[in-house]
Amino acid sequence: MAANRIGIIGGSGLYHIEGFTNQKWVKVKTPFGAPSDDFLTGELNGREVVFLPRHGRGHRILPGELNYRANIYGMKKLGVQWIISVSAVGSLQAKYKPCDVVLVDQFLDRTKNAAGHTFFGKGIVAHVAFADPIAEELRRILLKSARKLKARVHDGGTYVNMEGPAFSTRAESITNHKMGYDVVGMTNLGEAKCAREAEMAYATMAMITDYDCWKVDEAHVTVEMVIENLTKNAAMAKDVVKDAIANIPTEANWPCHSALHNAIMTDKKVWPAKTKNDLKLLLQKYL
Ligand SMILES: CSC[C@H]1O[C@H](OP(=O)(O)O)[C@H](O)[C@@H]1O
Ligand SMILES: Nc1ncnc2[nH]cnc12
Repeated sequence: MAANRIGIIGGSGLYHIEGFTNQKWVKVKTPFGAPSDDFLTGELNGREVVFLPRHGRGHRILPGELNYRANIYGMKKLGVQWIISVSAVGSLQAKYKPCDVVLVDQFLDRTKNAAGHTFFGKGIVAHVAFADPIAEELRRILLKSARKLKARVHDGGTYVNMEGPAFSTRAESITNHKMGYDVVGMTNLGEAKCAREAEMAYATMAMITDYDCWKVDEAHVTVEMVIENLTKNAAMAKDVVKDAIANIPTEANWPCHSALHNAIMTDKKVWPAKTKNDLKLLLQKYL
């Protein structure tokens, strides 16, 4: 099986990427249940890539129902070492306009159920460093491509990860705006946490689709608005991803690729056999 592949996770409005050669939809079984969909493997711009529609083809899965562990485990099983997430987000500041891209570098957790945001538990404890949740090396590669392709791109920002599925109340949105946060979405934090534990580089292309509801002179967010703006901007997002792919190294040797080094607390002697087996793919370097 191919190693050192690049993963692309497409969010709302981005359910496929054109131009893959040698396309094949692959079903992956995981110890953590079913991923959102089959994975589309192929080649793009000279690299082996794997695409997953985050909410499944036909958009069938709520943010709170997403099985981040299975999605990330599936990518890992297919040899992915770098993940680019393309996600629809609301703007929390006037400087981010619909169809802008924010290459975020921080997350703020406003979820209520983070149980699925880790592979660990059931007898094996680990605490990965997450001070810098985005792989800066990957973020810089995306920034360079976005600038080259003349996207309206912003360098850095904080993504507030709310639970959903309802959009924010105006009080929540105004609070997020006044706190100085940058964008709001419902999906990327759990994915980024699982990717870090699985020692994969992860970066988010946050695609602005609306002004949420803090801005009094703009209409509040609707699904129609999100899809309309994401659709307008999808070709640009795909072009940036394609360009960036060629600049990702072929060797996986960034700090996030050894995130579990010094993170596992539990004495190997007491690792339960079933948990060890379920985590074998992640722990193989440390056995
Ligand atoms: C369809 S609007 C809300 C929906 O869009 C975003 O999804 P994704 O991050 O997968 O692009 C947001 O997080 C919500 O899940
Ligand atoms: N305003 C918003 N809030 C949460 N998720 C979103 N995805 C796109 N726009 C959003």
